[in-house]
Amino acid sequence: MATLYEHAGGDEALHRVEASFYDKVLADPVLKTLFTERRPHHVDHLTWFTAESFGGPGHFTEELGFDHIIRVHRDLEITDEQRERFVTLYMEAFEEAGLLADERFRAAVQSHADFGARVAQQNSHAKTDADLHPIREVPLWTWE
Ligand code: HEM
Repeated sequence: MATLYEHAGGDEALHRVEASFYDKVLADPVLKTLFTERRPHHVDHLTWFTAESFGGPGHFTEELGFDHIIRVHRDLEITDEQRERFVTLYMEAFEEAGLLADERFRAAVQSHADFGARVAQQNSHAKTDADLHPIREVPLWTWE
């Protein structure tokens, strides 16, 4: 069976989805206090993360290391409303790219985003390292 990465259409398709997702995030009133400016590497790094988690190449771990994703979310103090909006926009971007027709793929993307957003939220409130979510490597996601 194809990996989620292959099913999505590889780097090119994921990069397109993440670029449209980031446009939505930057324009969103609930998220604008967190995403205050367009960061040049956001889309590439988010694409690397998603590709790796979906069974594609390991660029995120190789080039940045998992600590990067912990660091970028620390102290953001993400609210439930912001976490939920992030997931809604993430699903919208995949939907608009025509990638959610397959129910099992939809379920996998949804659980990937729900899980990742909860980890980011927990880490965003961590006062000490002991408060961080215990995950320390890019999780390999697969078909539900
Ligand atoms: C599946 C869940 C998530 C993933 C995979 C993810 C991934 C990333 C990555 C890779 C970066 C760094 C980009 C860079 O190096 O330039 C980043 C930054 C950031 N993330 Fe997340 N994130 C997730 C969830 C969230 C959530 C739920 C929020 C808030 C609602 C959030 C807010 C931010 C902010 C504010 C930044 C820094 C600003 C920016 O790069 O534009 N993230 N995230």
